[in-house]
Amino acid sequence: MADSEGSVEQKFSLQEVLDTFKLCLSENKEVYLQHYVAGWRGLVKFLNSLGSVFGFISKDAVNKIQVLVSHLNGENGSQYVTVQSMVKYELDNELVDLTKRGGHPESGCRTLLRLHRALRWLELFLERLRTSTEDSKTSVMCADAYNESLAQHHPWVVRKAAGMAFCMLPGRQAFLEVMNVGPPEQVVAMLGEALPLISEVYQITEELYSQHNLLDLP
Ligand SMILES: CCCCCCCC/C=C\CCCCCCCC(=O)N[C@@H](COP(=O)(O)O)[C@H](O)/C=C/CCCCCCCCCCCCC
Repeated sequence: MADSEGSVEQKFSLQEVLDTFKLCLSENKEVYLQHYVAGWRGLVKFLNSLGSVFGFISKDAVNKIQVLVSHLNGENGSQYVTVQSMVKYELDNELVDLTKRGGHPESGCRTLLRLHRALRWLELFLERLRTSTEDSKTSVMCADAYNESLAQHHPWVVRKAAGMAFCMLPGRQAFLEVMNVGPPEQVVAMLGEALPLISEVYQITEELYSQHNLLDLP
C-alpha cells in the first residue's frame, strides 16, 4: 500500500524472513553475508512496526547492518561474500581489534558478532513463542530469552532499558497477527520451519568464531 507521500509501505512478512534465511547457506555451508544482512533487515521491519519504544534497539541493529553493507559494497566487497571469507580476509590483513578497541572499531567480524549474539536471542525467543500457549506473555518469553543470551554482553543500563521495552510488547495474539502469516496454527508451523534454519546459521557462525577465538571481540 502507498502512503500519503507515495512511498510503498513495507510490511513485515515472516515468509520473507524465512526465505532469506533459506538463502543464507551455500552448498558447502558457508554463510552468505548479503542474505544474513537481508534477514536482519526483515526483522528490523518487524521491530519498527511495534512502535517507537523499540527505536533505540532498531537504531543499533540498523547501524550494524549499515556497517556490514558498507563492507559488502566497498572496494574489498568480494572478500565479504561469505562470513567465512570475511573472517579470513580481516584476520589475514589485521583488520580486527582482537583484545581492545583500537584502529578497527567497525570491523566486519566485530559488527557481525553483535548480530550473531542477537540471533541466539531470536532463536530462543521464537522457540518459546512456537511452544507457547494462549495465556503466555510475550514480554516474559522475550525477557527470558534475552537473559539467557544477549543480556550477558550488555551493561546494566542497556539491560534496564531493554527490560522496560519488553514490557511494552503486544500480547501473544496481537504479536502473532503482526507476522502476517494467518491464524496462530499457521504461524506456529512457519516458526517450526524457520527455527532450524536460524539455528543452523547460528551454529555455523558460532563454530567459525570459536575456531578463530573471535567470540569475545571488544
Ligand atoms: C520472526 C519475527 C518475530 C521476532 C522479531 C524480532 C525482531 C527483532 C529485530 C531486531 C532485534 C534487534 C537486534 C539488536 C541487536 C543488538 C546488538 C547489540 O548487542 N548491541 C549492543 C552492543 O553493541 P556495541 O556497543 O558493542 O557496538 C548495543 O549496546 C545495544 C544497544 C541496544 C539494545 C539492544 C537490546 C536488544 C534486545 C533484544 C531484542 C529485543 C526485540 C524485541 C522485539 C520482539
